[in-house]
Amino acid sequence: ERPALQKLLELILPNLERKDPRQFFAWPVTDSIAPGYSTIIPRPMDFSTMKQKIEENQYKTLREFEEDFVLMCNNAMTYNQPDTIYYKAAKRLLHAGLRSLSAEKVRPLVP
Ligand SMILES: NC(=O)c1ccc2nc(N)sc2c1
Repeated sequence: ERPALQKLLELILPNLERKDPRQFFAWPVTDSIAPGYSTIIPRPMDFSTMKQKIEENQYKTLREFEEDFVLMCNNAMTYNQPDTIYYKAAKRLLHAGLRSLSAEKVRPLVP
């Protein structure tokens, strides 16, 4: 059965993914593309994992979903140096994503 929150998150997720056109956040970061990643980042997160959590109904509140989004962006700003395209993309994504999540059209849809 598809609870209301799950349906809402399925609508919100693509809007956030569109803010990552270079798909730096689409899939889990591997140690082969990012040396030492798994030792530096204790809690990895990416959009594909968020989608799986939606489908498995693992999010009980919008806040939990938002926390994974923030975690994903902060991980990139932890691992990558500030002068990298990954850090800059994460910072931009974080701000644009939080702005759309707090927009009036989304907030009232969740109790
Ligand atoms: N999300 C990230 O932190 C991320 C994504 C892609 C990528 N590719 C590299 N060569 S380092 C790197 C880091």
